[in-house]
Amino acid sequence: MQISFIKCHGSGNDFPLVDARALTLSDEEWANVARLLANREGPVGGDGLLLLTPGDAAHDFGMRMFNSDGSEAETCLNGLRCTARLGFELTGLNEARVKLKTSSATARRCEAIADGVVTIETRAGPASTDPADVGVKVDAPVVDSQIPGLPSERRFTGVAMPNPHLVTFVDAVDEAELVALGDWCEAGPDLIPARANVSFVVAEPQGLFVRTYERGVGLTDSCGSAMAASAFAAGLTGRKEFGTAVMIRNRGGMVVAEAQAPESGGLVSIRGNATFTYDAGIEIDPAAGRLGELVVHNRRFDEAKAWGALVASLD
Ligand SMILES: N[C@@H](CCC[C@H](N)C(=O)O)C(=O)O
Repeated sequence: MQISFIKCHGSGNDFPLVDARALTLSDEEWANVARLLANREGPVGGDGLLLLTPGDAAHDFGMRMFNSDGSEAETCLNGLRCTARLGFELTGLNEARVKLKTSSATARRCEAIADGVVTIETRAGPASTDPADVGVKVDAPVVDSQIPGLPSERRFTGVAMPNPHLVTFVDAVDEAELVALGDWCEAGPDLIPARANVSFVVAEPQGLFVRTYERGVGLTDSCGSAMAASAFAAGLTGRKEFGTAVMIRNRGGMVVAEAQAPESGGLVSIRGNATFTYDAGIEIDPAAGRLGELVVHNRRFDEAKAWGALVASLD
């Protein structure tokens, strides 16, 4: 079959994005499409696959997200900005209620974070520390505490956005340590059978720096739900104030996040880019695991340039 897609990124977290509202592939076929298109050795590459899906009585449209290993995630907040942008362009809406795998979120167009950078604000949650939601086999919420059985002596906060996150605050990010712990979680140990996204976070005077090992992906330049979970964890542990905008930097760029306290609803909003880099088509045989030649119809140089200027200004 021929698949048309937009290559996009939210804060450097990159994906092929498909308007799947009229496509009827099985879950297994979509998982194969994700593995093929997101393969970094292939012609497209990405951290996963995003699908714009139909809405229902309560939602304007929906989003599904498959990691590059083919597993489907509950949400993807960098991806949500890109998917919402496509939804807005195709429906004429400027704000929407979006159906996710197990929850809902809202999205709206908003003022640009920098010249020429298409910017979307999403609001998701409520963030939860309930171990049953986070998927960690412990008796009580993990908030700034060690997790018995985890091969790390660091203090973690477990947050579901609703996808599972383990967040720890560090003085400096040790990538080798992050990867070793992320790999351990990827094995689906008894402690965390559904695995987890793991983030090492540096609290800086002007905001947070977040480095994430994503479930189903590995080390990524940026993870939106990890930034949301980190903003929430920073509020819970008194490192940042709830209800205040916090700039979050990552390897791919930045977003602005604002987390509500649990007693105020526990929602987390993120304002950031939804950048489209090119529009393309490719012949794909999901069952045979075969990709044809990539045909790029349109490169969005202006958007790439605007984003590049923002990233350069962060140095
Ligand atoms: N990059 C995403 C999160 C993608 C899903 C995650 N790897 C999971 O399996 O939970 C984001 O921006 O939130």
